[in-house]
Amino acid sequence: MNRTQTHRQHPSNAESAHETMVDGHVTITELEKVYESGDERTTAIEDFSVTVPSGEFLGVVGPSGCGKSTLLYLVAGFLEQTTGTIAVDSDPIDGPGTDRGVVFQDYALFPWRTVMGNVTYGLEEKGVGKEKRQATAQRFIDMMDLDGFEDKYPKELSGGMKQRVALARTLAYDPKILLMDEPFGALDQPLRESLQDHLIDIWRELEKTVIFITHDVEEAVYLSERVLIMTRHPGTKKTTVNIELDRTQPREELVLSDEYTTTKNDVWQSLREETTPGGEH
Ligand SMILES: Nc1ncnc2c1ncn2[C@@H]1O[C@H](COP(=O)(O)OP(=O)(O)OP(=O)(O)O)[C@@H](O)[C@H]1O
Repeated sequence: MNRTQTHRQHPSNAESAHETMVDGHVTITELEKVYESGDERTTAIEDFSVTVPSGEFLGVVGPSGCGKSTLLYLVAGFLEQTTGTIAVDSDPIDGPGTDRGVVFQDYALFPWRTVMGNVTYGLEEKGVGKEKRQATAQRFIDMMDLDGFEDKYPKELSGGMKQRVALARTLAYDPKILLMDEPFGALDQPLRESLQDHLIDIWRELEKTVIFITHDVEEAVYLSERVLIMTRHPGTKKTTVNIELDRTQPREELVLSDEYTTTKNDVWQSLREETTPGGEH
């Protein structure tokens, strides 16, 4: 990994780049999800619409229980919506697919498989031959600084390493869209920052569309080109904030810049209105 490449082009350039890309465009229209169990009905998401252009890094924040994970699982195809549509490149989704890759907070690795075995898993499912599988997996193992650990089992790895294996496993089968549910939530701050920078490098290099759920406003502002703020339960889109930071600066300078502080405060303020009793809704 080249730590000097952790800063992206300016968002205005990035946006025009998105317009020229075709793959990985997500359109969510009037989405509603009602959980039903016996006589109980819980509306988790209502009247939710957003378009995520190809290659965009969209952060999603919202109060606890507002439906962030539900939203991600709907886009992943793990859950079925009650009404509304979710389309990838204009095709409505119909269950999970290899065009979308999900990374969870708890890694979700197969404990009985080695690092190599975990990373080749999706390629096996796709029917890729052994030689190609190994070569592709090795590329992502190297990209994640995991070379030398190919034969280790998950229980032999640290939390940060497990999360890097999970990312390598997802990237190896080349989804257009990365769906990330608090992927760094269980890690300590230095590791979290290191993986954030790593993720930015990968996003730049592989040009994926990313939908990244987090509780952490600073993480959302640091990583994203745009942050979507959800209302309190039942969740809908409250607003989106474009993040326009000078990404050529190193992290230490960027996080002290006026633009970063102001943007972070704007997102905080909007979120606080959703978490404060009697706040605007
Ligand atoms: N399987 C389920 N059955 C019934 N209700 C559910 C189910 N899963 C989630 N909910 C409800 O849907 C709402 C949204 O939950 P969800 O987990 O998506 O929120 P979240 O924003 O991800 O929460 P958190 O930030 O605390 O993780 C909550 O009211 C929750 O209780």
